[in-house]
Amino acid sequence: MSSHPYLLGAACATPLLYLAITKWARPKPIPGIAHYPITSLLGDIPRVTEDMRVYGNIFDDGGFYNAAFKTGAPIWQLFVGPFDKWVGFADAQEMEDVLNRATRTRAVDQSDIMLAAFSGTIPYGMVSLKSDDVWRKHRRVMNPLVTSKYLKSMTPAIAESARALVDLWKSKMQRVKSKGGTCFSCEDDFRYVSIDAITSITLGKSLDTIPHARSIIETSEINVGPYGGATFHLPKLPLYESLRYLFECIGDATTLPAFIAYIKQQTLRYTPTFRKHYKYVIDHIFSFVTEARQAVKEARALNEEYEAKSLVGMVAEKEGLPGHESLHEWELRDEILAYIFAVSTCLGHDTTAAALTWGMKFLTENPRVQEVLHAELVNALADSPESRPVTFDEMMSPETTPYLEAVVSEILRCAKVAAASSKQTTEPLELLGTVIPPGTSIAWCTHIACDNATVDNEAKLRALDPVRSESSRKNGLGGRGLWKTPTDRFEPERWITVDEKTGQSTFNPRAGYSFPFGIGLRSCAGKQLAVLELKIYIATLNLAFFLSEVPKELSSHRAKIQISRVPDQAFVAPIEWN
Ligand code: HEM
Repeated sequence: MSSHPYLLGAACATPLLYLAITKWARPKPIPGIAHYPITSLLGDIPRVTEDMRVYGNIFDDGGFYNAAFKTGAPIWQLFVGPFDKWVGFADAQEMEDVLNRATRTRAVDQSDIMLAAFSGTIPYGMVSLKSDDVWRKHRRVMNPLVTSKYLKSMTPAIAESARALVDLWKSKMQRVKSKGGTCFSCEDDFRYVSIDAITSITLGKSLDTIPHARSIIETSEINVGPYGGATFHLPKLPLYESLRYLFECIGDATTLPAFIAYIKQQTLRYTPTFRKHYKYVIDHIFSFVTEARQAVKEARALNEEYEAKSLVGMVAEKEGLPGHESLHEWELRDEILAYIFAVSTCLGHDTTAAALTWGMKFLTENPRVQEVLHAELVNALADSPESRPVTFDEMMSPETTPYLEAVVSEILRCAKVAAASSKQTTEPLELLGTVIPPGTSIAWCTHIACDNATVDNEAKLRALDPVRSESSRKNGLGGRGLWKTPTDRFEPERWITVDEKTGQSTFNPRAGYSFPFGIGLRSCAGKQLAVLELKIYIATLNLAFFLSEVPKELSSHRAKIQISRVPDQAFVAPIEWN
């Protein structure tokens, strides 16, 4: 009898306590920033999950993030469970202005999410560092890699790997036809070709995955699907397998809350499989570092000049010289590894491979673009360019090959390989009149912002002028235009200006907004190399092949995020030009 009042009290208190806890634990919005109604502790997790299921990622047209920007403001907030929130930002003019300033003053720095995501594989690579003195040293030591001198010395290796890909595709197409197929999946091929190029560039010796693939293509397993699409199953080289394993360990880490990503990465790091693959890769890298150091030592002993032709050669050449900085052994290891397997929503081979894979889709769907490009290349490059590797000087002449520049810029714009760049505020940051508190993660949605920077949207963009920062108002579009034709169209002509009097075409890199390499101090450290690689591969493939139509069942534009944004389906049907 005497326990009834307690039971009654407990019965009344439980729902109240439940309500209090759920209210306390519900995501807390930042005042003044739009968001979807918060209906549960999960915040936007169900929307994210649904978009991942339907679109394969959260940034694509039709997805809720994109819809949020289209219907609402350029600032949006997203809740990942009760405690983790993101601010998404998508106004190109303001983004360029704020990121250029704020990354330099460190008001905006690399996010904890990025640090956590790479903490297992490359904890000392520049992508895993805040913008401090150590990061600056890394950038200084690695920067010469993208100077004209080194890019020029790397070009023959990249051009050779592109020619090897042409040979591989000829062999593949023969086998496909012999099995009654019409096209084949090229997704792995671009991974192979870009890993061959990046290992040449960093270590001075290609991994030769393309020649390996070619040597076994005749006997390899091939499946031809119902629409004539063939898939080859090629046994992979052990080093490639190990690199891929490490790369995939990063996996979805950039989309997880920082503490979960950190725990996941640290757990993985100590598993026997990770350690086995990691050791194999690092031993391989250091065998080249040791070799390069030895070669520098011998050249110095003979008073000869050492000519570096790779990243490790370049680093070894400078080591120990007065006035030159060196990286610690573990920093060097992580930088090389980062360059090889291409990280962040960014770096090196996977981003380049993803951009190329999208590029094949866009070209296949636009036969006219292929024809215009082919005519330009055949006219501009002398000495039968289709039967020899292209050269550095040919690839660095926008005045003679403006259409190639335009095609590559358009591929980068439409591929959206790095759909957003994640950064974190370190102090209160004003964005279009809204103050974002310190410690907030911001997804700078570069592609959504650039896609919306159109003449059609001009009135909406100008309506934001009163809340833009002073320098943004002063600089305006910074000499750029707004896109005149719909941004969901693949249209290299948008980058070309034609002189009305002479009819001369010129490539205009500031025709409109496109930020595939990010903005500001932490933008891509390999941009020049990436663009050079893309030009070499696109030019070499276009000189060799016309990409003919692929059945629509094999041509979906659905994307999946594997650190980079890659197409779900990537079939090509290359035929040699008549
Ligand atoms: C199509 C190819 C590529 C694309 C689209 C791309 C894009 C990006 C993006 C968006 C970022 C982050 C920028 C930011 O957070 O603001 C980045 C960072 C970076 N990228 Fe690339 N990238 C490509 C190729 C490369 C290549 C070939 C290399 C080097 C070999 C490279 C090295 C790096 C490095 C080291 C960083 C980190 C910079 C830092 O944290 O300071 N990238 N890249």
